[in-house]
Amino acid sequence: MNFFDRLHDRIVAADSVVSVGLDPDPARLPEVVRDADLPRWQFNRRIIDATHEHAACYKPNAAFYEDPDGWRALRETIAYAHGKDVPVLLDAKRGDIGNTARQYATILDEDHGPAADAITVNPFLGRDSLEPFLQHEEKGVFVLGRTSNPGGADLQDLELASGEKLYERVVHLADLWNDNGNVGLVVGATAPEELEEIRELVPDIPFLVPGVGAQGGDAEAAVEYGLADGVGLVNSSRGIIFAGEDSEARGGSPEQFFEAAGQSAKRLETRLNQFR
Ligand SMILES: O=c1ccn([C@@H]2O[C@H](COP(=O)(O)O)[C@@H](O)[C@H]2O)c(=O)[nH]1
Repeated sequence: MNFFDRLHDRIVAADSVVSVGLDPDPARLPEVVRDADLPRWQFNRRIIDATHEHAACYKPNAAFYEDPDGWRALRETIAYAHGKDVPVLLDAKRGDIGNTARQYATILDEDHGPAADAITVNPFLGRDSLEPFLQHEEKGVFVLGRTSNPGGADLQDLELASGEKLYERVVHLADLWNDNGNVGLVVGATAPEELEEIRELVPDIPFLVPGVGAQGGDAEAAVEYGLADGVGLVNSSRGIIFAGEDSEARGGSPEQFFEAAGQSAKRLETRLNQFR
């Protein structure tokens, strides 16, 4: 089954377009998991327990797992999320020359354990660098379009000789690369005007919209323009998973830490659903 069909089913089942970002910064993990075997996995397990009813998807960022224990934690996390019927989008922003890209894309294969259902990729090296990902027909491939960071404009807003902006060209190419119907776009909620414009350019491609929550992006625009036929994802990472930090600082219990994550996910779900 195609990733976007599966995502559609999950969005309907959970009545949510919330992507919960699993970015377990070791410096911010609560005391209760710090001395555990695989702290990041123990943290994610509790976050998933607290948030899965509100999650259309989990989005671990590979940056938080790129060491031997991290990869184990990631595999455990993917399996656990799947056990709750929630798909997993690995935010890895991959993109390299052909033979290297083919190796990177093996992360989507199930040969060595549970694998993510979708991945983010960087289009800077062009089509051949993304081909090995696109060929995984059943997996979602989210191409960076217009990112949410302040420096996103440095290159992405550059005007080409054709008069197009670079991000517009990327969006056009992503549409061309969508032979298997498995391409999505990453468009930040901090760039609401670009979100609206990109939606006009590609009415049928679902977006992953990061940047609400800690980055202060526009939640209404994220929903209004992020969804294609009701399918798309609005991500918050730190705003959900570390929502319990204040309670921990005030001496709250571990249960309260994770309850706060559940409440934060629910609040975001409710807010986004107002605009769906
Ligand atoms: O344009 C982009 C692309 C990816 N991200 C990633 O999303 C999360 C956002 O985390 P918050 O804590 O909700 O700010 C993180 O993994 C980023 O690397 C993005 O923010 N913007």
